[in-house]
Formats: sequence, structure tokens, C-alpha cells
Amino acid sequence: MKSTGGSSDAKRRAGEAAAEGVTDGMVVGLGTGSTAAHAIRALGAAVDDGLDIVGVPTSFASRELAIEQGIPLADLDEVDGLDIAIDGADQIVLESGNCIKGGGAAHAREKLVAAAAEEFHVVVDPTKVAEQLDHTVAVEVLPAARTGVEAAVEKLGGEPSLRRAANKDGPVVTDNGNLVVDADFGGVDDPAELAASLSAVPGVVEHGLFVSYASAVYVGSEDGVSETTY
Ligand SMILES: O=C(CO)[C@H](O)[C@H](O)COP(=O)(O)O
Repeated sequence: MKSTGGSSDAKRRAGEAAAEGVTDGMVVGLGTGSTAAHAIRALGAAVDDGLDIVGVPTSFASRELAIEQGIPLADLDEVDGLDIAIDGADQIVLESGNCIKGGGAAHAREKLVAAAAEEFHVVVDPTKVAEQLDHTVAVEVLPAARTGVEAAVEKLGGEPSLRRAANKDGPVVTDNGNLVVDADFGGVDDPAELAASLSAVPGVVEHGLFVSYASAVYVGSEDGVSETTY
């Protein structure tokens, strides 16, 4: 999976610590990104050793990795809720657990899975921790709604920018066939208000503001892991 910077040891420690909380019989949301991938690998090793779980992937990439790791899988609509979801973040405020996701353009399914889970555990390295959310907010939009959503983002005080593909001419297309507008709002004073405003824009499928979702955050570092619970 694509890495977004930060030490891979720190990411591994965070991912492995979160995976340790998974026990027999759990239905587990499998997040997307390089940090969540460490949790998926740790779960794969535990499944090899007899751990009995069902994983619900949040993206093409996490599904591919989970299959490679031999984790039994189900789609979201095949399970009656999840016990836990483990996922990364692009930025997080530890005081609240509010975070911004969507660096891998998977935030729509990630939010569905997080919302269906009893516990949402976020795994990050220290570069993701901030005092205030000021990362660009990924907004997944229906292709026909792009210009309207960009105008709405501007009205909300943000600067929109269509996410373009790295190895293809043209835009990033999500696993759901939509586009991503990255919206720069600078520092976000009221994440809940911005989240509600973005959700209300016609054509917005989902945005990357995760407000009041986290039940635990694992921050890996060079020499250990710190855990904050909510
Ligand atoms: O939200 C995400 C994907 O949509 C990722 O969890 C987020 O981008 C963090 O990725 P990484 O762990 O590679 O830094």
C-alpha cells in the first residue's frame, strides 16, 4: 500500500498494538493505508496461528492485502455490525480523537465501516498528531457534481482542488467510481459544523472529517506506542 511518510517502524508498532486487541469471534474492519496495512499483516499472522475472525475490508487495496494474508472476509452488508475497525488517519487531534482521513481516497467506505463498528481504533505515527485539524479534507463527489461541490467548498471558505492521478492522465477515480475534491480550509475551528456543512452539499458522497468516531488512538513511535481512549 502507498506510504504517506512517517517512520515505518512507528506505523508498524501502532498497527500491531491495535491488532493485539482483536480476539476470537470478532468481526473486524480493515482500514486502508500503510499504517492500517501493518495491522492487517499482524492479523494475518494471528489467523495463521488460529485466531478466528472475519474481516471487512474498506478498499480494493485492503481487500487484496487481506486475501494475501489469508484473513476470511465478508462484505459490510453480510455482517450484523462489527466489533472493531482499525484504520489510519492523515491527521488527528488527540484531545478529541477527531481526525481527517481520505489520503487513499477510501474514506467513504472507511466511514461506513467505522460507523458500523462498536469501536473505532485509529493507528498513526507521531507526524499525524496535531493541536488543530488543518489538513486538506478529501471530499468524494459524484462526477456530475464536481463543479457544484467546488463552488460550495469556496462558499464555506475552502480552496478546492481536484485530486489528480499520479500514474494516469486525469483525476483519481475512487473504488466507487467517483472523483475526489481536496478542500483546504486552513485551521478547522469547528470540525462538527464543517462536517455537517459538507455532508449537506448535493453531490457529496462522503468527506474525510471523522468527528466523534474514535474510541482509541494508538500512536507508534521509535520506542513504543501510546494509547489514548475516549
Ligand atoms: O484515510 C486513509 C485512506 O483513505 C488512510 O488511512 C490515511 O491516508 C493514512 O494513511 P497512511 O497510514 O498510509 O499514512
